[in-house]
Amino acid sequence: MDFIDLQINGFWLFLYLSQVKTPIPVQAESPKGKSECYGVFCLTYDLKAEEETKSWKKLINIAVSGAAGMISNHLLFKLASGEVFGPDQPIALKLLGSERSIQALEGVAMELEDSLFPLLREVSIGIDPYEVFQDAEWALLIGAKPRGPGMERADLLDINGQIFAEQGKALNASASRNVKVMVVGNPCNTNALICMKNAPNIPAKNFHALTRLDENRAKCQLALKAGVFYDQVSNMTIWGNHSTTQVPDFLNARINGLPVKEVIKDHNWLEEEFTEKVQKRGGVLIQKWGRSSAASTAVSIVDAIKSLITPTPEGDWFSSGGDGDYELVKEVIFDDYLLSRIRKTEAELLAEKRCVAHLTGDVSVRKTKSGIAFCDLPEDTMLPGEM
Ligand SMILES: NC(=O)C1=CN([C@@H]2O[C@H](COP(=O)(O)OP(=O)(O)OC[C@H]3O[C@@H](n4cnc5c(N)ncnc54)[C@H](O)[C@@H]3O)[C@@H](O)[C@H]2O)C=CC1
Ligand SMILES: O=C([O-])CC(=O)C(=O)O
Repeated sequence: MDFIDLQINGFWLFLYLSQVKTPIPVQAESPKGKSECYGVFCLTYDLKAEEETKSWKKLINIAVSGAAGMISNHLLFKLASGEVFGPDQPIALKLLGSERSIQALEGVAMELEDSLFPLLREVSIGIDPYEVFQDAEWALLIGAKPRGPGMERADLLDINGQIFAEQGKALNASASRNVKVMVVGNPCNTNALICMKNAPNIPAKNFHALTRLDENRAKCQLALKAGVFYDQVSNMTIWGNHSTTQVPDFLNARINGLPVKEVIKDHNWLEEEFTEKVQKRGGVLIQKWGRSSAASTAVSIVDAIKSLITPTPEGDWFSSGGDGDYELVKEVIFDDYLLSRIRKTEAELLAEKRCVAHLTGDVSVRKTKSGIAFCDLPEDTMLPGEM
């Protein structure tokens, strides 16, 4: 896929769609044959039958969990429009919900039907990850339980950890061997670790935790302070946990190609205000909106996917929480401030890892009588949404 194409995607897509005729269904399969397909998506089409679709790529399967949630409500329509994978990439959406959200999931499928997206060829819905993840080439794992009142963070780690342990096993059993997994549900880093450990047959480098929203938030704050448009900010890294200990790296980031510290002379602002603003952005937004970031999270998932499927602009990089070997950037610099902050967030991640040892198969960690790992989380461990 050509990067330039994606840059002008919105415009090109509009022109392209205006030329596509409604394809002719060649075979209407009974819903029985495809037990989970939804409504109009139970019809199958011959993509090669239409002149306009002859140049299309092979259909790809995209599984999305938490598909009836707020983030998905933005993301699914971006995926189906062609904005993410391109205007010549037909897609099948495999939507995973929880038992409680199955009605809502049908509502989502109905809205997808009514949107008449030419590239959206199949939609199936279900609550069994083993079925929904069948042959998935992408798995966007968004569904998770929010932390309820009075719930300890250790409890959240365990409850959501179990979801991601099961989904890891399901991916291992059913998904494409090269499925790319993006974990969004919080605590996303540790959930990604659990998912990866439960899917030993899928390459570890294919698992990512979404830190792109933090990267975008950091770029925005630097642009605001420097008085430049945010496309002038590059080489932004988020080190560590997607939590209030995360480290937005202003030492290596650049503004107009120059080190941030040469452009923003107020270094105290960088170390204190900027860092805290990014760490707590999610929480401030929840206070204003009464719910957590959904649209901007969906946008950041799109950005993260595009970064994985298109060449990175020369000299730039992006950050993703994962065991990636995509080509790790080598020319990163560290100073005492950055190292001390990274050590703090690293300690938090290691503590979370110990807490979920019963879900990752780590036998070296002390367990309680009930078999749950002994949990010694640092006091200040908080999601960005928690203040
Ligand atoms: N990594 C990041 O940057 C961010 C992560 N998040 C996290 O994303 C997650 C989802 O957020 P929203 O869409 O706003 O939440 P939401 O509550 O609107 O939607 C979550 C959906 O997941 C479903 N669900 C729960 N357990 C499930 C399971 N086992 N399998 C499939 N579906 C399941 C629920 O029924 C619900 O429909 C939360 O954990 C949130 O903390 C939110 C913002 C940013
Ligand atoms: O805590 C949450 O659910 C929201 C979140 O991750 C964020 O806004 O970064």
